[in-house]
Amino acid sequence: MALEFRSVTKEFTTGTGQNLVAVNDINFRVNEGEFVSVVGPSGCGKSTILSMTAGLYQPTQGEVFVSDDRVSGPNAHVGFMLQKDLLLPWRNIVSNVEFGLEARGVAKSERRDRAMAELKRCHLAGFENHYPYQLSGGMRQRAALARTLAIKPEIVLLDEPFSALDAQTKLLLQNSFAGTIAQTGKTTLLITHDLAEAVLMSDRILVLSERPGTVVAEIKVDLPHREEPLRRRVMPEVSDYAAQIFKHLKLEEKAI
Ligand SMILES: Nc1ncnc2c1ncn2[C@@H]1O[C@H](COP(=O)(O)OP(=O)(O)OP(=O)(O)O)[C@@H](O)[C@H]1O
Repeated sequence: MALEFRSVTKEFTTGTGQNLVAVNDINFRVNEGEFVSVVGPSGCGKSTILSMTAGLYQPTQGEVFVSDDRVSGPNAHVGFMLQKDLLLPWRNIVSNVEFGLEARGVAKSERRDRAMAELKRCHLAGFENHYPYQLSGGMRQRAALARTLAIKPEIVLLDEPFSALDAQTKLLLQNSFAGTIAQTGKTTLLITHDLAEAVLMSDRILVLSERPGTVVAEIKVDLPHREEPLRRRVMPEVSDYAAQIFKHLKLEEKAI
């Protein structure tokens, strides 16, 4: 077992001093090497779930376990990647990838070797001396993935990494990320608003309710080629899975 949420509730105190329950009684497990997506309405607590996995927030009730250890603060098990790449503009790509390793005190020569290996895996060999502004949006996200993988996390957390990209770049990048993640065998949790993306990339999908978010459905995606979403994309079952999620989100009821 790589990740487990046991009866997790998270309450925030808002600016006006009121309590806001972001997620309520969340229970799920993610197995080692599994790719799980989390979908749900805006504000239902998806990012809060990632933040609690990374140890940035503590649950108000319940417990989070990563690799059988209870999460009590930021830890080295988890690598986090956001919608915005957050590459440092004054550093070239290879030293951006090395950044997390510097913070962990990895020796200089090993840092460089690990960064170069991850850049190669993310199809960025030859771009190590470029600066972020010289790369396309998709390439920057691949560099950010390389940086996340360089710290050798046991779990990779992806918070809408494709949502700011145009449709074609998105498809290509989903394919590239899926291939890289399959190659590394990393356990992955992806947050997305894109139902098709969840079906194309995942082994399993957790559907959350409106806030306070709780798991209303777990859908196992029984399709081959998780490592190559472009191949899954043409399978007729994809739209059936998307329709199933759509139903759990009760989107028809909200349509006006
Ligand atoms: N640090 C915080 N303090 C107070 N409230 C917060 C804090 N972080 C999140 N919230 C609130 O908790 C709820 C869940 O937020 P969260 O960002 O996890 O949702 P989300 O599902 O990721 O949203 P979206 O899909 O819009 O990105 C929201 O109502 C948000 O305003």
